[in-house]
Amino acid sequence: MQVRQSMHSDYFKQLDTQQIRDEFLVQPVFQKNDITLTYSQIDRIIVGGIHPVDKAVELTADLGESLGVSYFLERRELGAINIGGAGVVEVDGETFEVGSEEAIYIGKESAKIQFRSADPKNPAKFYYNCAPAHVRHDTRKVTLEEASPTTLGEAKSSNRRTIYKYLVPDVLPTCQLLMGMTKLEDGSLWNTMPCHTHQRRMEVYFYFNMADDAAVFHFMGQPQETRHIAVHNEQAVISPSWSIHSGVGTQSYTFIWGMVGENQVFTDMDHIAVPDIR
Ligand SMILES: O=C[C@H](O)[C@@H](O)CC(=O)C(=O)O
Ligand SMILES: [Zn+2]
Repeated sequence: MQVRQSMHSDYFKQLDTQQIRDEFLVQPVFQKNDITLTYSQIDRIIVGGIHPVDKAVELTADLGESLGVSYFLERRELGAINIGGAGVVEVDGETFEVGSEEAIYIGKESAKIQFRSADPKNPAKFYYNCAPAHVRHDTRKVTLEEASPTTLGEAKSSNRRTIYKYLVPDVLPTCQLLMGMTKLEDGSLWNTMPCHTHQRRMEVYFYFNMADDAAVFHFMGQPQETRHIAVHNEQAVISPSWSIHSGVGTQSYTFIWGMVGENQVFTDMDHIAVPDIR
């Protein structure tokens, strides 16, 4: 498990490209028949990928030393969205079929959790976010059709896109985790512009469905002090509360966002007018 410390925005201004990447870029997310884990001390989110190909992958970590518990979700909740082929998730003996673009929420106190692929030739890829939790909510699957959609933006500003909200209070209760996926229309390359910050939540963006020779220039930093980080396929970026999070692709892409913090009202954002960005 990799551990990332929290950071003050004044310190962030001094970082060079490599330092920004070391602190905020999460990669690789997927490794064959394995789980990857990055633990951010910002709201204690854990971010990673679970990629079972020809054997089952268990949700596990160095529990005693890294998490201080006897099983992973003893004091946590987890959300995962499958961006690969058909997958199967087993939670304490109950089986959930989680297909492409479907999500699963796994409640606190779920003890034995295994992920499998239905077909090793088209393996599942579960991108997950995991957060501290204090109440157990029911484990359930959420389909793309059930995810509450919002379409925003316009073709002329190259930001026409639909935000599918899988794990939000309108769909199901969670302790703090919010998760969804944003799909851009053909020719639209900007996400989250005009941009925002949210004092009451941190966020992680995970970019995928990208060509090998494509990049997303992801902008971060305080609105008046921005930097960029070049992100390639299946990589994630951590965004502290003081940071904007917005990107533009050299080619098409899709992304998953996940938020952790104290307020679950999706629209609780501090919007920044484009002329105010520096
Ligand atoms: O706080 C909310 C998140 O940044 C995303 O939902 C924004 C997003 O998907 C978009 O504008 O495309
Ligand atoms: Zn946001």
